[in-house]
Amino acid sequence: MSEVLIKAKKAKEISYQLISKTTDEKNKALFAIAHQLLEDEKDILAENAKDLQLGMEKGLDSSVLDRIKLDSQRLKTIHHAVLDLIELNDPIGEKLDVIQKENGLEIIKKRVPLGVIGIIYEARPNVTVDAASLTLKTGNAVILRGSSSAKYSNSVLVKSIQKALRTTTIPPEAVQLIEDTSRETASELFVLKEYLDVLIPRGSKALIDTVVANATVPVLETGAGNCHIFIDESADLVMAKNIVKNAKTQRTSVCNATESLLIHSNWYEKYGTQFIPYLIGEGIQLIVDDEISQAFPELQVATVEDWATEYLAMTLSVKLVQDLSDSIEHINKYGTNHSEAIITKDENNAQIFQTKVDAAAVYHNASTRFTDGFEFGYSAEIGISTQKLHARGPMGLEALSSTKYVINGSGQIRK
Ligand SMILES: NC(=O)C1=CN([C@@H]2O[C@H](COP(=O)(O)OP(=O)(O)OC[C@H]3O[C@@H](n4cnc5c(N)ncnc54)[C@H](OP(=O)(O)O)[C@@H]3O)[C@@H](O)[C@H]2O)C=CC1
Ligand SMILES: N[C@@H](CCC(=O)OP(=O)(O)O)C(=O)O
Repeated sequence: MSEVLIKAKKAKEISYQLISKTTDEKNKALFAIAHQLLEDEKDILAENAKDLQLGMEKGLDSSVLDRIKLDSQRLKTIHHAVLDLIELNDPIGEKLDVIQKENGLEIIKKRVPLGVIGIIYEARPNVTVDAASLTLKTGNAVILRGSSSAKYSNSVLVKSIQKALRTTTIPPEAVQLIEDTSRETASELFVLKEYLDVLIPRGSKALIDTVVANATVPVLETGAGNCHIFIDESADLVMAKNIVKNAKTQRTSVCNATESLLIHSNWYEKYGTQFIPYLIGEGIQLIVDDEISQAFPELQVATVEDWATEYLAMTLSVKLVQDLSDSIEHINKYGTNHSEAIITKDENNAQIFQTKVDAAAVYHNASTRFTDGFEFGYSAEIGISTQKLHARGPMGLEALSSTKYVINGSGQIRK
């Protein structure tokens, strides 16, 4: 039997035990995990250094290495994220509806765990702990299949988590890692319908497309982020500078970073000659449309492909649009339904933009970088859903639950 099958079977078995764990038991487990991670800091950082070394040897990009990197401070942030989860309400068992029928039947709609969750995710060790702690708090068992580029970090983190769980009433196999990081193990998860209740692919468009095309397990899609900012005619110059700088440069490798800028042509006429040099001065490589290129011939000219590209780097495509509806049309054509923003003083335009743009998060006068579980108050996220069913946007505790009807009678029969 393969590693994936053995672990998936075990997870299914454990998931039936987790259903009835109390909030107190789950919170004690989270507390134990948070402290064990700090106790194991030396081992964790040593294993993380191996991933970084291998990453450097493989020539991984500096933004990818930065994603993989752990240090004392980052480990403390992870520790605090786990502790924060303790403070959040446990959604499991929550009564969402109570219907009292005339015949005396009481119909209760309750939140329940999903069961076994599989997650295939990028080279980011904090996701290992986020996914483990969110699924644990919601009474789910989890099968983690992280990136080969973070295998040593993920392995030591899961060992630490399981060590902590051994001191609690939660079985350590509630959190299991697939140690074999070959593509075959990911593909094996796609079709384990018998044991997995949900599969969450977290990564590039190529990964999501492969999973959607091949999975028989129900999929909760996350997705790439070709995020836009539209600077409307009435936008404040200082605000536009601050938001675009933050959304593009604060962390370039993340899915909620802005990749494409649309500027109202009237605003550009007024501010273009100072705004474009400002962005260049911030170290951003601009790829611009024909009109901007006439004024700034030193800049690279955009092709249609650029409008659809998620650079994940200090690169930004820039295009002039005639009006609000032009911007909405462009975003709905080239965007990835992740995070989109408008900068405007016109409330009516903001409302039209927020209604018509088809994305998980649509901002007015704020940076796209806020699409994040912690920023939304969920403590962490298991991914950012760009689909519409079950969950959309940063997926926190509620997104990891389903519902069930519990019906109490006293001998009623249907007439
Ligand atoms: N919406 C969201 O919540 C998030 C979206 N993203 C998006 O992810 C992308 C960046 O992450 P990146 O690491 O490049 O993502 P990848 O899709 O390359 O990798 C993600 C994971 O999937 C595995 N994988 C990739 N392709 C396949 C395949 N064909 N079959 C099986 N497994 C596969 C990888 O394994 P291995 O690495 O070992 O090859 C890794 O574990 C960006 O587009 C970003 O926007 C990232 C995080 C969150
Ligand atoms: N939660 C993140 C965004 C999602 C994410 O994990 O993105 P990525 O760095 O592409 O793996 C953040 O803004 O901090």
